[in-house]
Amino acid sequence: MAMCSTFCPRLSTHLNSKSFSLFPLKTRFFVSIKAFSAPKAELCDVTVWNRTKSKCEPLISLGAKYKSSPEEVAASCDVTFAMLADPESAADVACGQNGAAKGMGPGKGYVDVSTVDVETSKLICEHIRATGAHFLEAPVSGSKKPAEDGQLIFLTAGDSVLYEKAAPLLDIMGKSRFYLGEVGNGAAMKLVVNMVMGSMMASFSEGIVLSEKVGLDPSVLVEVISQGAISAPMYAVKGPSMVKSSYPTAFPLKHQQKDLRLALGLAESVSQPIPIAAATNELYKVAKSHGLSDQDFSAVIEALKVKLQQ
Ligand SMILES: NC(=O)C1=CN([C@@H]2O[C@H](COP(=O)(O)OP(=O)(O)OC[C@H]3O[C@@H](n4cnc5c(N)ncnc54)[C@H](OP(=O)(O)O)[C@@H]3O)[C@@H](O)[C@H]2O)C=CC1
Ligand SMILES: O=CCCC(=O)O
Repeated sequence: MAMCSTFCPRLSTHLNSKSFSLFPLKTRFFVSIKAFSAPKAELCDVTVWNRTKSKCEPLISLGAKYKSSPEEVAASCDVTFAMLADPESAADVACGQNGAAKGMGPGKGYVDVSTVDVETSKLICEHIRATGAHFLEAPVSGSKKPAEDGQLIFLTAGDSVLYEKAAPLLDIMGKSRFYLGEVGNGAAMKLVVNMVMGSMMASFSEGIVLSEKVGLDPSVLVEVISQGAISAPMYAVKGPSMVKSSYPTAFPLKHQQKDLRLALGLAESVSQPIPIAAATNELYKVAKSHGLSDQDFSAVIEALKVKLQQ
């Protein structure tokens, strides 16, 4: 989804007091009811667009405006946030026909929070800057719940002017923000983080499956891990449902595999071996081939349960 927002200057104090909240994740933007029911919330001016318009309806019913193309939203907004599935869609929405770049110009800013590779981010940056506008890449760590709670971690890089301008908005959606310098550094940081995350999840999955195979209670394994040095919020949150073979989608498996693929490309670009990530990527590919793309990435455990052909 691409999300575009215009904020009139007098809104800034209300933004700072967090009377406005907006979360661009999971194919929809969550503009909290608190935001629109809060005093002076009418000062907010938010415009949205999504390829599948029906997903904008909840926001439109809360008062957001709708435009029928990325170009139109960018033309009518000061700052445009975009969150798209992958490099192809991020580039298309920014640079394609009726793309956001067509509506950009001096004084405007484009903040892309999609997880993409360095090259794609640089390409989008080039198109946006060519219009005289500013560009910031700002991929996020944190999934559906942190997004809803305004607890995302922004990994930004690009035009510092836009970083400063967007900071009050990032602070509403997130709990922290890093400014990493040149465009590409945010994308690279995000891919490294998600490479580690994907491998951790794969290893955790192996542990659950193996414990069960040798007659242990995997729920006890989850509890043991939660108390030790390798405890992680991700294991504590996902473990209990994984044991029950339930994978409610927060972060789609297809995107985890996409991020591993992009991390492998990043490593290739500097001749860095990442054998664990490479093996992990294969496991996610197997999971995808079993129709698990749209389930949560913790469903990768199912790839370990697949019986080999005799
Ligand atoms: N979910 C998560 O927990 C997190 C996701 N991310 C990253 O954020 C991005 C979005 O993730 P998420 O919301 O989960 O992904 P989804 O797959 O749920 O949503 C993808 C969005 O991209 C749009 N889209 C896909 N292809 C195109 C296209 N060709 N043209 C226009 N729009 C397109 C979809 O539109 P439509 O509705 O029409 O299909 C949808 O709005 C990804 O890069 C992901 O890696 C980062 C951190 C956490
Ligand atoms: O890219 C998705 C990240 C999910 C998370 O950080 O929990």
